[in-house]
Amino acid sequence: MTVVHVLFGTESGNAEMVADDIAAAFGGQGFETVTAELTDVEVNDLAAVEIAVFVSSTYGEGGLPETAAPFYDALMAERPDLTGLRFAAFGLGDSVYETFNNAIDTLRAALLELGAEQIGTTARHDAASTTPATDLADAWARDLLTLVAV
Ligand SMILES: Cc1cc2nc3c(=O)[nH]c(=O)nc-3n(C[C@H](O)[C@H](O)[C@H](O)COP(=O)(O)O)c2cc1C
Repeated sequence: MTVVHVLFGTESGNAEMVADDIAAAFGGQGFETVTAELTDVEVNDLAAVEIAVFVSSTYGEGGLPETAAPFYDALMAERPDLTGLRFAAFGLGDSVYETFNNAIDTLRAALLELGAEQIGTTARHDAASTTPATDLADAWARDLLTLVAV
C-alpha cells in the first residue's frame, strides 16, 4: 500500500484546507494518507517517504509561512538524500504581490536539489481570483491521481 504524505505550511489555514482536500481525494482512491504540518516533519524522515504532496502559502517578501521556515532551514542544513522521493507541489499566494507563490518554488528547488523527482505540474492558487483554493485543489488532485498508481 502506497502511503501519500500531504505536508503543509500555512499561516491562516488555507493551505491546511487544501491539504485536507488533497488527502481526501487520495484516500477516496484507496491510498493511505498522512497529513502533517511542516513544522512537525523531521527532515531526515523524508528520505524514507516515497510520495509526498507539499502545500504552502507565501508570506512577507516571498517567504515561507513562519511555521514552515524551520523545516526549510533544517532541510538545507541536513541535506538528506531524497532520491527515493516523488513529490507534487501546490502553492497558495496572491498575485497582488510581486513574489507571487514564491514559497512553493523555494521548496520545490530544495527538494529537486536533494534528488527528489517532481510529479505533475505545480499548482499556484491566486487569492485574488474568484476560484476557491479548495476547488483548484480538487481538480488538481484528480489530475495528479492519474499519474500515481495505487
Ligand atoms: C501579510 C501577508 C503577506 C503575504 N505575502 C505574499 C507574498 O509575498 N506572495 C504571495 O504570493 N502571496 C502573499 N500573501 C498571500 C497568501 O499567501 C494567501 O492569502 C494564501 O492563500 C494564504 O494561505 P494560508 O492561509 O495557508 O497561509 C500574503 C498574505 C498576507 C496576509
